[in-house]
Amino acid sequence: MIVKETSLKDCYIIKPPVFGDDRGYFSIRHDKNAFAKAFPQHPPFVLHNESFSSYGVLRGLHLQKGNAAQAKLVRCVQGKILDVAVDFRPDSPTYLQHFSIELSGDNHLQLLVPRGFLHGFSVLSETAIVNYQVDNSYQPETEFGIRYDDPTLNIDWQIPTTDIQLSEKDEKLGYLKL
Ligand SMILES: Cc1cn([C@H]2C[C@H](O)[C@@H](COP(=O)(O)OP(=O)(O)O[C@H]3O[C@@H](C)C(=O)[C@@H](O)[C@H]3O)O2)c(=O)[nH]c1=O
Repeated sequence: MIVKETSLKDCYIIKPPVFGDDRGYFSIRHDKNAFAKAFPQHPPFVLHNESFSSYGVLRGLHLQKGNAAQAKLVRCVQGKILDVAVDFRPDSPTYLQHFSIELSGDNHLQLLVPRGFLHGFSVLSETAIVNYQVDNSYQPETEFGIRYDDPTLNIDWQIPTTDIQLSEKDEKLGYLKL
């Protein structure tokens, strides 16, 4: 497992071992021991979530507040997404900065999004299956979000605005109040 820093504090790209041969590939998606060695302070993952979406779907930007905060280890099993993490920790040197990366079934990359970050993704391929482990339980009453097109964050989601499909919930999210 290879760990690479991103432009955001505590947010990392992870490349798991992938062994390709004539049949296809074999990959170690999550190695508890290797992960604990790289991130000794990290709480264990307690939920393993998956979503399926079509081209143009944009989910985000989401977080759970306070003690319910979740770190997320995100990968795209099939298709291609633009995965986006926003540092939403006021005491961080990278507060309100974002990092985006293409995750796909082909590149096998994972993004470790820390607690206290907003997270979202847009689907760039016809369909995409996104799989993510989180280190805290689902607590819907603590959910918080910011609209994907917030002018302060100014994120390029790499799909035309006319193609973007939001959930009713995400449509109603507000902009940053600084
Ligand atoms: C996130 C979540 C949703 N649900 C349910 C609630 C609802 O009926 C249905 C769909 O929920 P949502 O519309 O919130 O799903 P979605 O918009 O896909 O929300 C997800 O977006 C990405 C970007 C994230 O980072 C995730 O943490 C999560 O916030 O699934 C759970 O049961 N457990 C969960 O952990």
